[in-house]
Amino acid sequence: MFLGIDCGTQGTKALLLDASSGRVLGQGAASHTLISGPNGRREQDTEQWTAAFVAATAAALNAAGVDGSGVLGIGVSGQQHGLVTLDDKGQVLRPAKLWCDTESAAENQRLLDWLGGEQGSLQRLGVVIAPGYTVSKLLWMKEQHAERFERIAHILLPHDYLNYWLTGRCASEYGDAAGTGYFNVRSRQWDNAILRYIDPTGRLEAALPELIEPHQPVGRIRPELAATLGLNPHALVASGGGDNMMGAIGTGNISPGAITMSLGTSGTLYAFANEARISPQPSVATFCSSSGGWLPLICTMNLTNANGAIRDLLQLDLDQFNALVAQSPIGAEGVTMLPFLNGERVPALPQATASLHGLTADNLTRANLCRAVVEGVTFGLRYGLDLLRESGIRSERIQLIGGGANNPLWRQIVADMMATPVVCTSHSEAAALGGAIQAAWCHARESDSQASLIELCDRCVSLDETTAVDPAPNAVHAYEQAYRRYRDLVGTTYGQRTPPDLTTVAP
Ligand SMILES: Nc1ncnc2c1ncn2[C@@H]1O[C@H](COP(=O)(O)OP(=O)(O)O)[C@@H](O)[C@H]1O
Ligand SMILES: O=C(CO)[C@@H](O)[C@H](O)COP(=O)(O)O
Repeated sequence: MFLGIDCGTQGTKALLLDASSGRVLGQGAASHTLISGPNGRREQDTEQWTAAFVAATAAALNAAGVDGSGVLGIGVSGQQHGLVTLDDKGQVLRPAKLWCDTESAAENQRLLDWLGGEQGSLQRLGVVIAPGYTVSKLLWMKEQHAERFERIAHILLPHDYLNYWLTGRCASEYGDAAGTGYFNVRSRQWDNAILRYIDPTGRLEAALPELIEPHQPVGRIRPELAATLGLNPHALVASGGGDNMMGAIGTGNISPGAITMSLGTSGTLYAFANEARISPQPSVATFCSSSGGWLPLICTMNLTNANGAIRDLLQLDLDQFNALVAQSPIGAEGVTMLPFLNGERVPALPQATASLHGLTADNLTRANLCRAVVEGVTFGLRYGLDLLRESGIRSERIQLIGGGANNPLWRQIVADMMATPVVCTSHSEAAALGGAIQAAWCHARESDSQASLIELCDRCVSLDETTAVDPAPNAVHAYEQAYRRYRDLVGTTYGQRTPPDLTTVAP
């Protein structure tokens, strides 16, 4: 039995997997809250993650009706890019600054200028550093919290921090490291020069965790924590990874050909690659996968959070919101929302604010507002899909995961808007499942078993064909019109380069 944990933005999910049958035995969840502040600040207390880890694990064990003594391994997936800093006693120095924090956008621009702009960043690191990546948070912390910055002894990502909490060891693997902005995705090594630019003393590079392979364990669970969690004190802790890398494993996206789309707090789209073929598109991040390859990815910063903002404004629960979306026709009777409440990464508009367009006395209805936000956030993913397709990535079907994948109407919207068939995997909590599968892989290698990651994915991941939807030609056409409106508005409102019109390119 293996435990997969996914520490997402809105909550932690836990899943127990019987890796010999591929059966999920039980799941649990516990929520997190955000610390929001001026200028795009989005932070979280790390205690929330550990408390949610404990609660979600207890709920999963309870749902499975088992005790945890049979858990042989744990794999932790975490929201990418967040900065966790520890002092030399292992104490957290300040709240974690998250992937969706745009407060350090100006610092990111300064670092990008130092790298020689987008081209310089691509050449040096293999990715264009974006607001939200870890590196600019370090420069921000140096300037805003100098005293705490001086005390940094360890720099960790969210899942690295949870692995440290579990084992006492600081380590990182390539997939999550690829999103830091101080890592070279081609050579899979830390890039110390950019850290020296931030702090010439060399303290930052000394604070980096050791890099390990995705199949290597970080260690074993600390005995006192095993007792608290009710888990086997000999359980291995696998390398874990960023939530998208773990989502790739949990959807079996470990060889070229598939595209996974996640409808979580963020929207992401990614496809496995055997080689580091760096896309010339600055918004396509050629991250490493946590299965030995690479994972070209696009990420939008506004997705279910933007839906949630409109829901809260209109005081609706999720079912009422979804019912109103269904009442409004495609195109929301001309209402378009550019939903950039958090600024945005794709399209690259870190400082943008959200806006509503096309309102008239006739179309200003609750239903149209609900439809407009869902369409607006999904258009961002369409924009990203065009960028991935332009980079040569093709897929005949999109595998949909994340909380939003539970919604049949949204599944149809995705299929129609992307003009591509959509299917969910059997477990929408694919990142937690990926963590459990990776733990089984790690355990198999440690115990000299021959089980490969491919075999494990074949056994544990399946498509839920009852969720499969094909694009409907009339709807595809109607969304195409609405998408053109969105693209034009992005261009006119923000002066943004829009991606080439790829409507004639086959999926
Ligand atoms: N049926 C549904 N329709 C629309 N949104 C949904 C549905 N079920 C869950 N969600 C949304 O999914 C989000 C949580 O997704 P999740 O992938 O767990 O996010 P994260 O990993 O970022 O914490 C919540 O905002 C929730 O409202
Ligand atoms: O920044 C990215 C990807 O680059 C995000 O995808 C985060 O990894 C957060 O994920 P969720 O909380 O939405 O799962």
